[in-house]
Amino acid sequence: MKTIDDLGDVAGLQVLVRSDLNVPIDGEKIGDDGRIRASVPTLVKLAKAGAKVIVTAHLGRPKGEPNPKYTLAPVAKRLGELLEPEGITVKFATDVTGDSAQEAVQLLDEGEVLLLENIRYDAREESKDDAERGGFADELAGLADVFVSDGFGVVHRKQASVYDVAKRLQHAAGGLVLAEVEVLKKLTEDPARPYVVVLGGAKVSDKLAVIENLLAKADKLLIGGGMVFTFLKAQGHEVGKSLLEEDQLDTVKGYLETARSKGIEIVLPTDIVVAPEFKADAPATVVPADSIPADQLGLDIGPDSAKAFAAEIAGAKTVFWNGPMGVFEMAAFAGGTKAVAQALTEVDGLSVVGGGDSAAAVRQLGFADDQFGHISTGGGASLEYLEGKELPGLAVLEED
Ligand SMILES: Nc1ncnc2c1ncn2[C@@H]1O[C@H](COP(=O)(O)OP(=O)(O)OP(=O)(O)O)[C@@H](O)[C@H]1O
Ligand SMILES: O=C(O)[C@H](O)COP(=O)(O)O
Repeated sequence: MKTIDDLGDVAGLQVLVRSDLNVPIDGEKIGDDGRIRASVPTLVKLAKAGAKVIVTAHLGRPKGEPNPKYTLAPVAKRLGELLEPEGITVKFATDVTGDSAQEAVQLLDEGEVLLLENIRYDAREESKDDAERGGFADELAGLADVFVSDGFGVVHRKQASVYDVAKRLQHAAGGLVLAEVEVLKKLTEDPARPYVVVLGGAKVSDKLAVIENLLAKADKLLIGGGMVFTFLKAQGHEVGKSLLEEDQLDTVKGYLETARSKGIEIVLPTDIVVAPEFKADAPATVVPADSIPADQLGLDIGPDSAKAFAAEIAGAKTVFWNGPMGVFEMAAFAGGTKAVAQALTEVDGLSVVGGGDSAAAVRQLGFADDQFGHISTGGGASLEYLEGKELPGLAVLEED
């Protein structure tokens, strides 16, 4: 993969950078700015080299149309605060490739940074149709001279601003992408064993799909978070009002079968913290995992499970963790995530946390980044990398 240095002198060039600035946000309030901070070094490097830096990124899943709930405006503000000490000005365009963006690009000075509005406001970004995505990538490429891919968290997505634009412009991998790949390589090339993978979170269907391949790589898979309930249901238990992917039940039964036949252990929680509502002050109780009442939903793994997971992690030499064990944003449902995070800090070997929300969780719960071997900005991206899959956003960078 070419690096920014391979691009030569970028002074005066319009450099389009794909960053992953998809941070947890509530109204205008950014929860954890880890992904913004992780994007800063590449932007500083380019701006200091005299480039006109145009940043494109997404926030959430606005489904192809403008929606103020998903505006990147608060992110632009935060980025401005982070770049100000470097003497770098951050501007914001209120559309993606339209009049506002084009005008702002024209007005951009060397050493300045322009953030474009949420790339997913345009449905062509995520289109499955190559021509449609290509048309959008043409517009994006029209804004710039060269492309730098630095949004590691999205390199698993075959999307216009990640994949197609790299086909149209001279391109390089940014420092964040290179650093992430270097660490994750250590997990794929001969990891020290036992190798334990802990999975949780809410993007259930995305993550269920990675399990089959992970079963071929890891020695044990610990399952928490929203995924648990599809497993429990697949085992014949009722899960009340919990998050459930009905259409994945057969697939999950298949995973359980494969794990059994390969001698790989899938460890599920034995107790669950439930509440009648998805609310911070809802009365929480602990129930056995095989008897979740019909009027309750599971919002965290229970204390016995947290202890058992921590013990599994303590015995590992390599641990990768993606996805909170529960709704850690609410104190009553943060216990499982906290226990797993604590156990990771004590691993005698390599511990890696992956994912925007997982990273946010460990920081919110009071852990410091340097207590872990590595905190990856990629959730889905790091998981797919570990599966050994070809990631479109990385593969395309290897092309000329
Ligand atoms: N039992 C549960 N029910 C509902 N939501 C849950 C449950 N357990 C965890 N979550 C939610 O999962 C969310 C994080 O899931 P996600 O899969 O997005 O994690 P991630 O991979 O770290 O992040 P990203 O994919 O953004 O990098 C959190 O907001 C948390 O509240
Ligand atoms: O949060 C993430 O994992 C990345 O920003 C990618 O987001 P996506 O899962 O909505 O494509």
